[in-house]
Amino acid sequence: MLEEIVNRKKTDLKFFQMPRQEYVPHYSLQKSLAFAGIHDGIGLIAEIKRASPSKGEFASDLDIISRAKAYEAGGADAISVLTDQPYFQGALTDLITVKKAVGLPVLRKDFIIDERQIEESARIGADAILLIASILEPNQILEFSKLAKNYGLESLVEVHTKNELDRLLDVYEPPLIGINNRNLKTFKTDLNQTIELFSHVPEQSLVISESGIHTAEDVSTITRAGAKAMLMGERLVTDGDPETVIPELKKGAQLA
Ligand SMILES: O=C(O)c1ccccc1NCC(=O)[C@H](O)[C@H](O)COP(=O)(O)O
Repeated sequence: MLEEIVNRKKTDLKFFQMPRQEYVPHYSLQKSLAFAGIHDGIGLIAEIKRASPSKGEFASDLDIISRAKAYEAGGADAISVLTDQPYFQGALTDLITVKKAVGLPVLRKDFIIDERQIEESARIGADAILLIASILEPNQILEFSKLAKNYGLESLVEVHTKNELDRLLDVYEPPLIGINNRNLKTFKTDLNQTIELFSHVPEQSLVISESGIHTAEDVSTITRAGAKAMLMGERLVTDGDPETVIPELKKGAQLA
């Protein structure tokens, strides 16, 4: 699936057009999550996600402005916006819309494989980008992170296996490391991934546990493992009242 997504991305990049610059205020993802880690025990990146390869469509009629505002009101510390169209029904304009609706850092969640997508992310107003270790070489991650920094963007580097983490750390110790609990071959999520990989992450990196987090108990599990932040998509996007549920989920960190 990942290979299919990346091949499609390469094809789409043949028709690439640089968007115009949006002028928006910027916020640091790292600072926001670190502050929440101290204040609430866990930081939350709440995701805008309409569909996924694993679940198909589950929120195609999502009102992204009211959802993003509800995330903010509920106590999310950042918002992730999936901008991939073919597999997630996202769009660059979703990120622009969300960024203008809230006063939080916004992560562009996409499959970044080309330097032009980094300038594109900066132009649409993202505060941070996702770099996925399973589709990029460690040196590329280092170069893309430097380029992102030049554009004023932070990078969240995502790993799923110990091998990906080891190869990455040989060349670069990212300040923000995402441990993806989802196996992108089987789509199965397992929070043990966070538990197993956490001890191999450098102390100074802030760990974000991603995917498959649904309950306060799950939040307690990943907090106990050492994660200082979490990224939640489906659970929040399908909830009728994220404003109420976010504080309840965050309380899981206090049970750890
Ligand atoms: O969500 C998927 O099915 C998926 C499949 C292939 C590549 C990426 C995928 N998801 C992107 C994400 O990183 C998740 O949206 C994010 O971690 C939130 O996950 P969840 O809370 O389980 O919706």
